[in-house]
Amino acid sequence: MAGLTQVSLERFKSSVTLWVGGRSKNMELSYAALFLLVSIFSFSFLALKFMNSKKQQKEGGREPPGPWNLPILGSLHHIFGSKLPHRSLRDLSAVYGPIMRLKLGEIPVVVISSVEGVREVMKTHDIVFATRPITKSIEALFFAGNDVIFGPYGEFWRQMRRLCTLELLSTKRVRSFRAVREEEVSHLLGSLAPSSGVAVNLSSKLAEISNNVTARAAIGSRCGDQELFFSVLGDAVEFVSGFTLVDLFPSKPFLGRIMGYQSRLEKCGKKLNEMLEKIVEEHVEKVGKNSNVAGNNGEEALMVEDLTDVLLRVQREGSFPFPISNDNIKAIIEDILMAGSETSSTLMDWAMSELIRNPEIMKKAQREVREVIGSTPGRMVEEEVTSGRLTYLQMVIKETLRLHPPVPLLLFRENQEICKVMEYEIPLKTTVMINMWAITRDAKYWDDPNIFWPERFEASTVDFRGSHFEFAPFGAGRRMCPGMQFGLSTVELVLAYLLYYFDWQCLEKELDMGEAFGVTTRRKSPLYVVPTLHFPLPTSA
Ligand code: HEM
Repeated sequence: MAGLTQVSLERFKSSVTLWVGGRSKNMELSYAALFLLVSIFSFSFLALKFMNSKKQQKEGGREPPGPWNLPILGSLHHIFGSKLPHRSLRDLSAVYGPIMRLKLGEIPVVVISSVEGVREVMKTHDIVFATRPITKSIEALFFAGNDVIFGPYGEFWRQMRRLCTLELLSTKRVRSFRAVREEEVSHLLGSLAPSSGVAVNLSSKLAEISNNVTARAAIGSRCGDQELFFSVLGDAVEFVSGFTLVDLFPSKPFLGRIMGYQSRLEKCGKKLNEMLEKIVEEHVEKVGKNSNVAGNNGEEALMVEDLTDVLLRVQREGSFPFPISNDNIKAIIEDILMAGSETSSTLMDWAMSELIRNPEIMKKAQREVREVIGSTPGRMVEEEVTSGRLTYLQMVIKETLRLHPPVPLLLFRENQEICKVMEYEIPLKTTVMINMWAITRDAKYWDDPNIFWPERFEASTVDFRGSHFEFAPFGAGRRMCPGMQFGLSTVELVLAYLLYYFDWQCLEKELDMGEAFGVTTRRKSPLYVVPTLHFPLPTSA
């Protein structure tokens, strides 16, 4: 073997000499050249393969960059400081980039803060990210994810979502609650009129009207225990923020027990269940007494049916491809009550705050509303507002959604497969947060991003309906908010009539614009303002 190698080497040397010298006439040369070529080819092939596999290994397993982690806490210390999570995450992404990996307690998280990233998550790989992480709190409070908001992506969820979009939150259904909205706005104005010239807590009034409209649409009446119900629901919203001890350390349930979270969680779940159970029972009784509602699909039924009636009817008819359990009905009603109330009131609260801080914009919006409605409105009429003539008010609402997206980190998603986003690998079942608040305030996408300036939308086609990823306060793709129209119809009507009937003044020199922690970013301190009647209220208000 050694001799053979020696011979080959000698041949190789001479062949190289010959070949280099340009004389390639003998057989020796052919073998040597062949040997050389094969060697070079093989070596290059192996080297390329090695480099490729290294590259693939590096790229395939390359996770997004992120800050350093502490044992046990992971990156929690980076986001819980003096700032709220969406603000700390924006600051961190300025250092680590628009796609960033964190570990919150035991939970692997990826945070996206750019249009490219949102597009990949909500469009290119929408189906991969069409599910949400189910935490212990969601299990305890949302019927183990048997609902639309948190339900895992799959056939059952798809059907429930269809039920939501076609039956519960369709344009026709939203329109059917017009009288409810008009009545509630009348009631709100009537409650403000006696305070003309006196400071009122407008935040609480806006929360009340939002709760009333949502409750009347979902369960048919301002239920007796409404205040208690919404307060329990408020606790539930805090639990499902994803930032509680039980959810950050799922493998250490004793932590939740020691800190008292577990028992609070269980109590909250039990209370919610009892209240929802009562609502369903009352509706079943009502149907028994009033067969008019049952099985009547006409316009008349549409007018009298609330969303619980609709769900019970679909359950009775058996028209849904899967059996609908009472737990499903309770879970969907809970979804609507939760998602429908706080989001809309938060949006109205910020819109009024910005208008009060910007008197010129307030004047312009009031001028438009007063011109369109005229000087003798008679009664609240939704058409005046929804006819599309209040274009400036709509820009004010858009600008409020941009500067104060009510759900700043949207609702978390989770990937059902390993997937690449912006060339980084996202490990299976990573919690994905979209920092929409950071995107809608990013100077890369918006001029003067921190200024409240509704006119920016005057000559712009950018809107929030899910195809402009720099402005997606309702999310986008399969899990986009199905209640957008429901929410906005209340918001537009309320704002239009508040601006129409009243002039507004603030007692504070500099209005506090601080935000509170939560899934929705409400005002930290209530908005105290002084309304002054501009026109007398109609007699019905
Ligand atoms: C200003 C008002 C509102 C805002 C800003 C808002 C925002 C959002 C956001 C960001 C999501 C998550 C979207 C995603 O993951 O891509 C969502 C989901 C949802 N919203 Fe809204 N929402 C509002 C009003 C409403 C109303 C009034 C209702 C019902 C009456 C509602 C029902 C829902 C439901 C059921 C989901 C879950 C959808 C799913 O997972 O498939 N929302 N909303």
